[in-house]
Amino acid sequence: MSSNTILEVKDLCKTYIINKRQNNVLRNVNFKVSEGEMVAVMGPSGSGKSTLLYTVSGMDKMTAGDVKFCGRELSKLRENELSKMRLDDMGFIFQQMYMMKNLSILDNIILPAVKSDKKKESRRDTLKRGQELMRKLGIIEISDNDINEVSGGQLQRACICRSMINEPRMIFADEPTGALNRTSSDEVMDELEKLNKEGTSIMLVTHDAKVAAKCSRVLYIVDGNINGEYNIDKGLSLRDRERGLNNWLMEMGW
Ligand SMILES: Nc1ncnc2c1ncn2[C@@H]1O[C@H](COP(=O)(O)OP(=O)(O)OP(=O)(O)O)[C@@H](O)[C@H]1O
Repeated sequence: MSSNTILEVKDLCKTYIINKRQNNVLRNVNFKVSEGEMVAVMGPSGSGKSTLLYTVSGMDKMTAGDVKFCGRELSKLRENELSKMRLDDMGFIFQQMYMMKNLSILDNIILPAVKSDKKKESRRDTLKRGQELMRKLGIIEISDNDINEVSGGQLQRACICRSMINEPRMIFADEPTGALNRTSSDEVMDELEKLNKEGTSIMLVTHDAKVAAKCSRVLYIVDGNINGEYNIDKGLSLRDRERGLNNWLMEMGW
């Protein structure tokens, strides 16, 4: 494994069995993500994008294959080691936002830090870091709100703050802009791009070519296999990146 590979996936398979019927959702998936990359996963509905994200991030068990994150093979980790890795080194932005209803937005954001012993700090310092992140994402005014007292875009930005609180090496995001209008979507992507520029690796699932055009590479998955990948030339204008990506997606049968 080269020194700058953060995620290495080899022959990954995931099979669900429902009513004794096998559904081979991921079939021998192979790819690598280098440290500092921002990779989009695209493909038709039901092709296995979310399953891929869940499996490589250790949220869901693989059926076969190897997944190495930061040089450690997930299948060899004990449950508590895997939980610690997820808490300390990975950030998650998932569609079902898993925010706690009885906590304020700020308390939700700092929850992963409260659970982790990565940073030895006082609750006051944790709160301060949470507030700094909220300020950075432009949502400090909703610190004390309940999760049902904010807009979709604000909630999504709160999720980004929460995914960042333990300063993870990589963020996994499932349709981070899926429920947002174009303006909020652009704002959320701006924030993810900023985090990526600061060094956080990102892997996100999206149906939106405008979102994917802001990444460095796109993996295209069909029927549980990666059918192709497209490197995005960051030297081009966003418009030209989108145009190039759309042409490629059409070739892939998008
Ligand atoms: N927990 C589960 N149990 C059983 N089958 C599942 C489970 N999760 C996903 N599947 C099946 O796996 C297949 C791939 O689903 P997945 O959600 O990964 O696709 P997707 O590409 O993310 O789709 P979409 O773009 O519609 O979100 C589908 O056939 C789905 O029914």
